[in-house]
Amino acid sequence: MTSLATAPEHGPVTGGIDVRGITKRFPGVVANKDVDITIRPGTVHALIGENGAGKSTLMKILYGVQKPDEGTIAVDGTTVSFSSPTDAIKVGIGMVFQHFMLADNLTVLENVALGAEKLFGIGDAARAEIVRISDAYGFGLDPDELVEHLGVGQRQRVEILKVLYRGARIIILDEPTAVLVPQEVDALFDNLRELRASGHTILFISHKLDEILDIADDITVMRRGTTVGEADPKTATKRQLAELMVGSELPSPETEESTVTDVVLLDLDHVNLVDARGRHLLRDIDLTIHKGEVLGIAGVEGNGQAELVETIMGMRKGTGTITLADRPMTDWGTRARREAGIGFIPEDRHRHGLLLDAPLWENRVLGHQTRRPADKHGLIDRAASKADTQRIVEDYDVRTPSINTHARALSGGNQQKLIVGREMSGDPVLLIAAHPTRGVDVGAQADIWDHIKRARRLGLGVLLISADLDELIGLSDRIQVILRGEIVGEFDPQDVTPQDLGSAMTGGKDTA
Ligand SMILES: Nc1ncnc2c1ncn2[C@@H]1O[C@H](COP(=O)(O)OP(=O)(O)OP(=O)(O)O)[C@@H](O)[C@H]1O
Repeated sequence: MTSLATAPEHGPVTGGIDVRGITKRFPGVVANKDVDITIRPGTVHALIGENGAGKSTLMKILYGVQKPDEGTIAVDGTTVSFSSPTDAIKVGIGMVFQHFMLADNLTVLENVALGAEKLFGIGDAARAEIVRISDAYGFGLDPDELVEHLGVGQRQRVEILKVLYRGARIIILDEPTAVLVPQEVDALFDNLRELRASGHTILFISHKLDEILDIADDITVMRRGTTVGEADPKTATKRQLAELMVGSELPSPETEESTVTDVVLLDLDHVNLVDARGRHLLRDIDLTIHKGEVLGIAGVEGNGQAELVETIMGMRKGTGTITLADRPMTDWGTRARREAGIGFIPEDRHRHGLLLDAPLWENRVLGHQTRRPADKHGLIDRAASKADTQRIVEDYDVRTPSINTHARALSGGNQQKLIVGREMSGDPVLLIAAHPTRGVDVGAQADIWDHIKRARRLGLGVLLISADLDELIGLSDRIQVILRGEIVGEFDPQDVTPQDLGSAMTGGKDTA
């Protein structure tokens, strides 16, 4: 196989896809219904739509992970049929998933070349090819660097390089900017423009309408499993896109009047966390949240925010003291912390938030089994749990065939809505929200923002961790920046821009 990264700069542009009449059914749901899309070769094509609209299913079909029940796919006019991603790669389709799949303890070269040794081996030829691709598209990657030393933006470039190395001329990206700060988004878009200029076709899913208008040549809107329209990024507005997607106006996280009191709810004093190799994951964290206050934490992914949350939740043990409403909770386990009224929206919903192979109503009980409505004299009250799950499904607009459906069968955004609904239930006093709107559509985002604002009005304290800087600025009363496990700055959301925050988050460098 020739590497299609070597596609001639001025040769015929290839990589067009025609999707016709694609239908994919799951039990109780038609995920894709008679989908037609034309993806022009050499363009950046955005796919947008509300949660559960069928975007991921369509991408998985194009990448050979799912098989359609009906319909055809043609690449450059030739009908294709995929049984696995290997078949998709053979015709030049590669996909970069939202969760990176790199081995931290291996080099860039090893991550890229392992599993594809038959192309360029694992030695100098592979190294040369990586350098060639990296130079051609301005990736700036060193093949011998260990992946654990790379920032999030660089890791993403390794993933893209990996698919280019395998000959992809059509690259599918699933919400590629969700974890990036503004400066990294700019760098990614420069890379994508370079790729487009050399004849690659890019297909990506995003919920961020600004970015779509910035980068896309074509936009397809999906709703309830089918394509409902195209939009022209040259003339469309964000508002029109939001209306096409969710049928309502664009929300914005507007600041509301302060409800901050001087009652301290959560207090961290000199909290340190050190890993097995003696490195500080958290260094001397002093942090206070008052009743009625939203404290925002800004940071590039991997700078200690996950460890901070896990330490507050008792999932990791550091040094220093943690107090909840004047009660020392440093020695409490996770369950005791939850029972004391901490709601927890975890960053990794698959690892900490859900039992994927259990029905929604059991997921409602998860972590809340010792409290109402689940607990009845030490036993699980199934009827009450089910009724409350039904309430969450309605209040939070979780799109599901039923409360008996397994969590795995929900779209990513709908899984998130279920977790947010569960964690906001049961009268929490403190809410730890890590990326609460990640992967949710603009309509659901507005609802979750409303729920957080209401929590604040009711006197809860909220620790909000988010990579969406507009969200942090719009919802927080104060924003602290975390870098390499340390709080390195505090900003007033009233007079800080996403660019200022992005800069503080990367220690003043433009790209991480
Ligand atoms: N493996 C599966 N089993 C059952 N149902 C599924 C499965 N995968 C997806 N679905 C259902 O198909 C529909 C479309 O889901 P899909 O993940 O494609 O939506 P999406 O547009 O990508 O949503 P999101 O923006 O929330 O990621 C949803 O109703 C979902 O519940």
